Amino acid sequence: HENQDDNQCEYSPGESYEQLPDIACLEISSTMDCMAQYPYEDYTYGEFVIMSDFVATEETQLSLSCGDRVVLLCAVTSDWWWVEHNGNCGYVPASHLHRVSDEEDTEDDDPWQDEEYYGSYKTLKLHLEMLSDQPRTQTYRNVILQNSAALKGKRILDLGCGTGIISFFCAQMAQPEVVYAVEASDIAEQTSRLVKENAFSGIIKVIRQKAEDLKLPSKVDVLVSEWMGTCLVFEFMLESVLQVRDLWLEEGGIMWPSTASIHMVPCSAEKEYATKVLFWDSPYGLDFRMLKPMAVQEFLSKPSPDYVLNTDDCLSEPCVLMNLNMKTLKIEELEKMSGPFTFHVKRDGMFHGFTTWFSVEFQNIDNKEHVELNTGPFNPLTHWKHTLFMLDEPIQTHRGDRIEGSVIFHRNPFWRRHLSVTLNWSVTEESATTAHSVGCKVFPIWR
Ligand SMILES: NC(=[NH2+])NCCC[C@H]1O[C@@H](n2cnc3c(N)ncnc32)[C@H](O)[C@@H]1O
Repeated sequence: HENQDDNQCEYSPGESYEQLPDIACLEISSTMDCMAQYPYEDYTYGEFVIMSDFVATEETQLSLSCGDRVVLLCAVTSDWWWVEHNGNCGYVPASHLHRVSDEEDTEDDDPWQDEEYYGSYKTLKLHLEMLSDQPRTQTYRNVILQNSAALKGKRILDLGCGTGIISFFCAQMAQPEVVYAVEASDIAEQTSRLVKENAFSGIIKVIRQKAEDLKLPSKVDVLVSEWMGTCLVFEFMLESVLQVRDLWLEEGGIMWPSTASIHMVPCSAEKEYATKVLFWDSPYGLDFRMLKPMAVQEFLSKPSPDYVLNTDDCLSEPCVLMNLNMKTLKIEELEKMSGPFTFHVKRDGMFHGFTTWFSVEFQNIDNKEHVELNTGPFNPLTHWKHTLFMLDEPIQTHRGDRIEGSVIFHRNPFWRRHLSVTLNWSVTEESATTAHSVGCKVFPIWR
């Protein structure tokens, strides 16, 4: 593997590659010899899953795709392991492998992390946060109120009802035939008690079940849900909503929310950058600048989901990156969603990054004025706050500059509630024809 430096392979583990033995002739049956020969004692051998694509750069390596399952034959070194996949053997980087634990379906290899996910909703913490969010909860209340006449005699499905607040609004302010309040977490036990306590047993049917497994006596006329997460789609509860739409919503039925949009704006974030990165210039008069790259890696690799953007920090008007129509959106479209952007800088300022937020609209059944919930900086703050994506290096920008590029949401092919956000940007001065800054950065949310 000569001139290693020139064609630096995709993956450069701690130990260089050429020392690795070529055990391509190794038959799977002689794994025991291998274990005897290279006893990497820390590892029990077994099934592993590939966490991110690996492209082989050597004939004794094995190209694999995220989600592929392999058998570990020999942990030759701490960096390179000899594995078998569909009858082929080869080296893959150990860091790409995640052990599949033997006890069935434990949370650390469940792509949906159901145990952790539904576990987080069985206590009141998150439900208190959501119910305390006035703009969020009042919006759903207004939607029910404004459509109360049209809801008379209707069958409503509240997907992921939590404490049942939306179902209570329906029973309290309208006369639906039935409201199916579906909730998979343990909180459903309390929801059933609340329904009895508030004398709505005749209308609200609490069903403690994952919506995907739902069996209803008939289709429904309205599918209402509060499924939105960080960057709108994180948690991907939206997949459940679309599955239930396709299975249980009447043709011409109502989806609430009806549409969803993702918004973005370039912004300054002086304080954020100063406290996390510039801090290391001279804490207590000492020169800690060598730690700045570590700080950028540690604090700026992921977005900040609880950022509150001050409108004064906007460098331009915001734009809408993506519009999703809940009646037509297909589940497979969630794998990769992208939107271009062009911002015209309206004042001189430091460009530290981008802030995103979402809005959802609720169509009026009688085609009157729709209702909107906008979680952006020009609207009342919600528990979602805003999401800040910081560049490694801020860029000085001036009035008249153009910031162009695109955002790509890639759903994680293995951890199905997670995604990565790829930001491509260029900054071009008003009079120039070529950009003076160009960049690209990938942010995991959260794996
Ligand atoms: N806006 C959000 N990010 N989360 C708020 C709604 C989430 C609520 O829906 C429940 N939930 C989520 N997915 C499902 C599902 N597929 N089936 C049933 N309940 C669900 C979950 O247990 C929680 O109580």
